[in-house]
Amino acid sequence: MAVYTDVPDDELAAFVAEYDLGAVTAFKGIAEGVENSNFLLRTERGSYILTLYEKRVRAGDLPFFLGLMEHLAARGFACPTPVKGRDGLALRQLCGRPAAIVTFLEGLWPRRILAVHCAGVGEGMARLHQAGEGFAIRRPNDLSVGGWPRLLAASAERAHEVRPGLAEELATELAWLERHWPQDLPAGVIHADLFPDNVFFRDLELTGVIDFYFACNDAFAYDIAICLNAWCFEADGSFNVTKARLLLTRYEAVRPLSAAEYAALPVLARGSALRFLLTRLYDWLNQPPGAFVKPKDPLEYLSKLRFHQGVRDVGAYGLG
Ligand SMILES: Nc1ncnc2c1ncn2[C@@H]1O[C@H](COP(=O)(O)OP(=O)(O)OP(=O)(O)O)[C@@H](O)[C@H]1O
Ligand SMILES: N[C@@H](CCO)C(=O)O
Repeated sequence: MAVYTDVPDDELAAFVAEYDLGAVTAFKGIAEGVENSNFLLRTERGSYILTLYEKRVRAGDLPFFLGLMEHLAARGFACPTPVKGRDGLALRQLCGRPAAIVTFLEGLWPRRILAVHCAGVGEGMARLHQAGEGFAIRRPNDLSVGGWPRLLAASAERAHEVRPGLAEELATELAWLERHWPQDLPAGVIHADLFPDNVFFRDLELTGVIDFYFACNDAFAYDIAICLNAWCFEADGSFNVTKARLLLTRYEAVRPLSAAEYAALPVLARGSALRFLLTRLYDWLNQPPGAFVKPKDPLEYLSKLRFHQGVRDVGAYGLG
């Protein structure tokens, strides 16, 4: 499970004493997620999530992530809100890691994705894009096309362990994407990891979004492309056009897309498939001992990538 750092009772008590939360009544590690160590923290005041930020999160980015959650929540978007200590600070240190407490969000992420969930995430994502307007801090997307050569180089030598010829296929794709990557699309704050396990529902209604630790400034349509990959493929690898159409039309009902955004979607979907393939490949080849994290399958994203390579226009995504 994703608990990389154990928190001894005395350190936890001293940490929580910095807040107006009363005494700790329950504390347990959460067996989900792969990036950070997450704990469910119950105190006399209620339920919270304590996160210790691990390897991939840069401490310098935390004011962006925490400030963004605060900004979105203040604009009515349902997401966790950082809890401040008596000193007014949300970010401090625990067990040698940057750490923060955020509010607990009700709901469950969908284990089996229905078309209605795709409609919900389409609308929710558009609202997120609107709510991000006016957020003062900026963070470039270091996991976009400019960051992929470094990611590929980090795995290329051993990629054949996952599939013969994989490094060569990915290098060819990367070169193509570098030539065709769209510029100047409408941009703002995007979530950049809006997978089903980061979107909570209750009675098929979206109740909120978590995990803003890849959020950044980039093209809105890139977030849509990430969601087409994460929400609209079935377990057998087939693409569900009905889900894609619902996701896109419900997005559009809130924030209409330009002709340039439509035209760019197939390229952005290829890029987003490559991005998750590369991070999964790296994690597959570099599993930390003792973290009990089950790495996600990189090849799931090779099959998605190949699907989008065959797409000519948004008709394949149920539009047009
Ligand atoms: N604010 C919250 N309210 C309720 N549950 C939460 C909250 N934040 C996290 N969780 C729980 O913790 C789990 C892991 O959280 P999160 O997705 O942020 O972890 P992560 O390590 O960043 O994972 P990944 O990036 O792989 O999705 C979630 O699936 C959810 O069960
Ligand atoms: N959502 C990512 C993992 C965590 O960011 C993936 O499925 O590869």
